[in-house]
Amino acid sequence: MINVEMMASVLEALPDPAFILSRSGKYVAVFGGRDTRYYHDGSGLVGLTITDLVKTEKANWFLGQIDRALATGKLLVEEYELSNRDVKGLSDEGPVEPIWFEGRIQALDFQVDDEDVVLWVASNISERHQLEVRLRELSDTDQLTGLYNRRKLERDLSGHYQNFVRHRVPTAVLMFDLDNLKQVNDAFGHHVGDDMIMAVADMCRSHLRQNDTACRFGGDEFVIALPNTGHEQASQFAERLHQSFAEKLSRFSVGASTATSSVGVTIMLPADGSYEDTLKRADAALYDAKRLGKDRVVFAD
Ligand SMILES: Nc1nc2c(ncn2[C@@H]2O[C@H](COP(=O)(O)OP(=O)(O)OP(=O)(O)O)[C@@H](O)[C@H]2O)c(=O)[nH]1
Repeated sequence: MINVEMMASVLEALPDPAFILSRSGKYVAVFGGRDTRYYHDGSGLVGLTITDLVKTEKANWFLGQIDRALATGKLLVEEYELSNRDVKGLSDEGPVEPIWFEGRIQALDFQVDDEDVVLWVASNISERHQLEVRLRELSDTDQLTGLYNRRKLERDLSGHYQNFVRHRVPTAVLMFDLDNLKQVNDAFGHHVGDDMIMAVADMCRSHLRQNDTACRFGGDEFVIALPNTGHEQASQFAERLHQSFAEKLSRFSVGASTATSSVGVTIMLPADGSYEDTLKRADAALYDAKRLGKDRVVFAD
């Protein structure tokens, strides 16, 4: 039979730390946390309260979770990060990487010092979290250029469309396609065509603001979403980009087949039923730019 002493030693041996926390955020008891790869010794926390240790905003989040677990009586699972910025008394210098935890929080059916209490088991999931972030980045990124891919663009455009409908935030969309890439490939080889595509990606990056999204839409076709951008600004941006492509890509030209770009531009309009309507209009403008002889910007509205 397992007796009380044995039970206490089992609790102490737990690899993940288990806290008993009161409704007011007091550390009533701390067990385990013996896996020193991931955890500091938490025994010194007993008797302190969360608000003594953690800055107000984060402390309020912890108290909110305790309240929620007590109200529902169900197991609550929450992921959260803690960095030295969140802990009182530490300087903002030092490692900036936060530690990510999965907290599993369960109301207990007894009180301590007339207060309701929960069991809070914290597991260090930093490695898993980093892997998830990296996977998300990879699934949103075009391999050759490092620009975003179509999936991420569509997500962003969907958000911009909501902002346009609800708050009338103007958004512009540029779709462009390289001129004569086939001749570049045929004359110099596919790897030079790749260099041209990568040069375009670098130029996009250098022209964009933080919230703009540039994506490789297909082979030599790209789309840029410009939130908070109206007709006039979008036209100027497109002309500037087109000009800078012409200057920087001229070294790829094959005789009369110039290494230039054709650009279609539009903005979200009240008649658009979704961002797809905006995208279709940009595509039609791009088609017109090609039809009219390439190497130009066409605005559709
Ligand atoms: N090097 C390279 N070429 C690509 C890549 N993706 C697509 N292409 C080529 O780009 C060309 C795209 O077709 P088009 O747009 O009709 O070719 P284009 O010569 O640019 O024709 P215009 O757009 O009419 O000027 C095809 O020849 C594809 O093989 C890529 O990743 N690398």
